[in-house]
Amino acid sequence: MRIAIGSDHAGFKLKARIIDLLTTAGNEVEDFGCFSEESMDYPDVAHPVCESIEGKQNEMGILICGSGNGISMTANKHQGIRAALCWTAEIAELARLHNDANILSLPARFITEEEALNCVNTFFKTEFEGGRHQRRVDKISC
Ligand SMILES: O=C(CO)[C@H](O)[C@H](O)[C@H](O)COP(=O)(O)O
Repeated sequence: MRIAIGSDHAGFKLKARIIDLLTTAGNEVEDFGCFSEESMDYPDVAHPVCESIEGKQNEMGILICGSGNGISMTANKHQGIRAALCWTAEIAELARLHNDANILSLPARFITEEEALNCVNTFFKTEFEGGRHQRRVDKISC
């Protein structure tokens, strides 16, 4: 799978760990930054990640900031994006099954590395269920 990834300074270290996991598993990962722990603004990476998914250069994405909220709020401004803030594998599974999320958002300062990696593994192996959930997803856009 082609996966876009981005974080702010709070998620920089976790992003590196996730890139390792995903590339080892055979995915193509495009890293949109940030590239150090120097303080930066999460919208500056969130928008390019979302644009690459809307433009079909990448299929899905991961965004990481301290709480996961700023980066999710930014991503969900994009019409073609459904970003889900997840902190357990079960929530990540539901984000795919019920919401057809195409971006996994992670709260780097409030999740262990182990749980974050569980979220990533679960998110990318779970398919959207469709059915009644498709009807609801279709009603999200305004
Ligand atoms: O935007 C956020 C909150 O929704 C993220 O958690 C940021 O990572 C956080 O605000 C960064 O805070 P800092 O004090 O500038 O490191």
